[in-house]
Amino acid sequence: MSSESLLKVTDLSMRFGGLLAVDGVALEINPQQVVSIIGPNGAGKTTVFNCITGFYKPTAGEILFNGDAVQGLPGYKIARKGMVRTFQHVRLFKEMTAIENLLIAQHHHLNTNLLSGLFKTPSFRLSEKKALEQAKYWLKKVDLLDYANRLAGNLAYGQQRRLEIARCMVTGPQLLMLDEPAAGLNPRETADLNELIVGLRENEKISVVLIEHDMKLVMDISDYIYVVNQGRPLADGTPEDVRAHPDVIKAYLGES
Ligand SMILES: Nc1ncnc2c1ncn2[C@@H]1O[C@H](COP(=O)(O)OP(=O)(O)OP(=O)(O)O)[C@@H](O)[C@H]1O
Repeated sequence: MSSESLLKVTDLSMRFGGLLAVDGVALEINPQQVVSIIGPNGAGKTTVFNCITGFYKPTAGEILFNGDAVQGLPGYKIARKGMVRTFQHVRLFKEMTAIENLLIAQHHHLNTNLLSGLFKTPSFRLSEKKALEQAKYWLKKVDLLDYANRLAGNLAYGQQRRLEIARCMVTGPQLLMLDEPAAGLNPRETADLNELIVGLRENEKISVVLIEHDMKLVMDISDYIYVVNQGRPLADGTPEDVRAHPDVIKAYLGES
């Protein structure tokens, strides 16, 4: 086993009653890599995400994050270890402002001590100040600084999606997992997303795993791609390898 991998998933399976939704999936993500998981609708991609990020307890398999086994741990514990995610559907606090969403994410993540908050100790004030700086930094990165005080629910859809990424990033993750980040975005917004993800790898030096149906985006930004079909691994490789793989072409053209 490579000791350098950030995330290593082996023989992952997830059964729902009689349905084996994920069957023997393996993934390896290295530091500072953008990796995509692709496959037809219902292939099991989101289920793989849910297992890795602690939303489902996998039926079988090993998930090592920085060498620690995390399979079966609850999501909040996995998030505190530095693996955070977005969902297919926007999940923001819509009645809170953009900046409040980013501040509360840091409180949840740091599990700020209630007493130090009540007494506003110097260390509490310092962490509040840092949280605010961090929130502003990420609002700027996702081009939402001018919307800091706008209710999240009143932002345009593309802005809400960017705010979700910022909400993940304020917690300082090593691995960001994005479930269909380009869904519903227009071409301009998708181009911005492309730039944002590449910037996360180059400037923040984190790894990003995405489930995505937009093949142009996938082929543009991925260092490596895993293809799943009917819950099983179908192929993996560089964008060039995957694009030319006969089984991938078959699966996407719907041939049996
Ligand atoms: N909680 C659940 N209970 C029962 N079956 C489920 C559950 N979640 C997913 N499934 C089933 O598992 C299979 C894989 O679904 P999943 O959502 O992981 O696929 P996907 O590749 O993410 O699809 P899409 O690209 O359409 O989002 C599907 O047949 C789905 O109906």
